Amino acid sequence: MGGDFRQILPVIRGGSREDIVRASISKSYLWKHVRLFQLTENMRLANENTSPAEKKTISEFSKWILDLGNGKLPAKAIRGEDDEATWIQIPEDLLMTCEDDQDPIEAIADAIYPDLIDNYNNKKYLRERCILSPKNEEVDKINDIMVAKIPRKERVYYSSDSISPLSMDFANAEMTYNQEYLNSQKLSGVPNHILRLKVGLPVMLTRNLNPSAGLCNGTRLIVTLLKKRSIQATVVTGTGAGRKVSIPRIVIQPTESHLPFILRRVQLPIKVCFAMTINKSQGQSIDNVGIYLPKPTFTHGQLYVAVSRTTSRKGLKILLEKTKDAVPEDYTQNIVYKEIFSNLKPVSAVTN
Ligand SMILES: Nc1ncnc2c1ncn2[C@@H]1O[C@H](COP(=O)(O)OP(=O)(O)OP(=O)(O)O)[C@@H](O)[C@H]1O
Repeated sequence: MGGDFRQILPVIRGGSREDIVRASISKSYLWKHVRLFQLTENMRLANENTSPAEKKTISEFSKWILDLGNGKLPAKAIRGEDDEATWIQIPEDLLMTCEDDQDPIEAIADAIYPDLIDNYNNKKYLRERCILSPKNEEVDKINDIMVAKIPRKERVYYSSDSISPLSMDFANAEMTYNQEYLNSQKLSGVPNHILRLKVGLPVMLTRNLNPSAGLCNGTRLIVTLLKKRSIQATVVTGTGAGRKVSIPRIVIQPTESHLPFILRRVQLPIKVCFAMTINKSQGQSIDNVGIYLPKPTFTHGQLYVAVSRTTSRKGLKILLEKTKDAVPEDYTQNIVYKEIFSNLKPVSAVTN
């Protein structure tokens, strides 16, 4: 097993801090049988051809990221929040500013995707950058704005939605919920009813389609051809990088939802990924990361996951929006459930 308890813990719908911590593997009765080894070097930031000055910058940045993840950076408690001190100051060079008359989304889009019109055909350019934000709502907004900037013909893919016959009280549910209601559902892990695509867009798979061919949940691709019921794309991350693949529409059912029936959606298992949620970015390495925080992150490890996606300090830009008057402009919340670290004693240190 490999893992990092500074990262986002299991997601428990409506769960409290205790529920989330209790659901973690280190709280299992099996944990006492696990021998823990620790990796000591941040390989994502490592670079062979570095000068001593650059090495120093890397090691300081690496320490800042670890201290942030461990909840060890100096933090302030802000009145009105809980007793814990969770607000931290973001170093000036990592902060992005936005003029009063500028739309913050446009500002971060321009900073992370400079000269988009000259570069949207360039796979390397697209692979190397991404905007991260805590919630799907902002992520969808950013992606819509970015897609609109690409001067290519759009093709719209509508999902075909129905109620699974395996639903409890199926007959009743079929009578109660109409097609429009089914189409309007936005569920975690399920693509939306309407998917607007263009050739050249960066997209991410949201399902494990064929892991041995490198087509996993989270794999990023560039769309190369839009067919009536499927698309063709080139893989740009992971073990399948460079491959040309065909992505069909598949049946997707949410593993968990608030609905009183099981939704059955037939749609392409992809999402446009100029921007993605911080949770979805867990596991990705990205050279130019823009973190858009219209509100602070809200759960353990979210800020750490976001800042640790980057491969260099200069590739990280954070845009904060002022949420409360009591909060200085360069502060944001870093939530760390420190109790998660309580039983993590390594047997020895090894290098990666
Ligand atoms: N032994 C190694 N030598 C050199 N580079 C490595 C080594 N291991 C990993 N890397 C590089 O470090 C980066 C991060 O690796 P990887 O994604 O496997 O780490 P991870 O622990 O899964 O990260 P995270 O959990 O934070 O997403 C990648 O760019 C990878 O190529």
